Amino acid sequence: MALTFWKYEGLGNDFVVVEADALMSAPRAVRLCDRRRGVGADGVLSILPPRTPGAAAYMHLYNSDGSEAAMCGNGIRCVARHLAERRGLSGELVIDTDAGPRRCLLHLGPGGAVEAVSVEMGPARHEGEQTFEVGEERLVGQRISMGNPHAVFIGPSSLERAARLGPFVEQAVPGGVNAGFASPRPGGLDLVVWERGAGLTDACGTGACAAAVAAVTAGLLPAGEPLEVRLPGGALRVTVAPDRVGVLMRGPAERVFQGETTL
Ligand SMILES: N[C@@H](CCC[C@H](N)C(=O)O)C(=O)O
Repeated sequence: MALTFWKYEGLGNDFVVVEADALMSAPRAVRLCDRRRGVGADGVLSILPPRTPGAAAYMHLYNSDGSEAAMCGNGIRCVARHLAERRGLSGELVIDTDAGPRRCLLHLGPGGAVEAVSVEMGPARHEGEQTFEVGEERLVGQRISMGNPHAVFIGPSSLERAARLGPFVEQAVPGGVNAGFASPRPGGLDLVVWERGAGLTDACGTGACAAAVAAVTAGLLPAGEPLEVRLPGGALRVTVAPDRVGVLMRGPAERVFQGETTL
């Protein structure tokens, strides 16, 4: 049966978005994400009926390999914008996720279009240090959960390093982990993320929040003020609360096209 979908991206982290009453199968999500034979995306976001009173919807994410994740920072901004434009919502809305409900604030531009979305991304959960042996290299990461698992490595951040080390880190943890390579600098940090279930992406919203929490916790960046997290696909603004548990993320979300497929 034909499936209506929308293609969205947040800083180049791209998604097939569908509205449904029931979740599609993981193999179908893999077919949709295929960049040669499908629509092409880092993941599939399904917008389903809400699970808590007052929420606008429940968001589910399949990574491009068909694995599931409880939370997605770039994805939730795309879902918030989609809901706002399709349902004529403005101001604030709550979206249920497998990590719990998340409050989103829509920022409108002069013409009334959604220019950016802020999301209350917390609570961040500090899960301690973990050491990874990759060949001759010994990497010490900060394990932080943003509803989904992250290992943040403070040090050099480059696409080459993330592509070389990321797959080993991802597979060293049962259930997989997202591996963020972060270099703090005045006012923020540079970050490349190797994503669990999707590989190198242009941006990772939960990864940006985890990296900011790790850098603030290490005393390398201040809490309570917006930090600019620069990713290959662009910048997110992340504020870590002084308790290092509350995290606010702000960034764009764009609709690219809409279509129908029988995949
Ligand atoms: N790109 C996302 C995170 C998607 C889920 C992740 N790959 C996982 O498996 O945890 C983001 O913007 O947060």
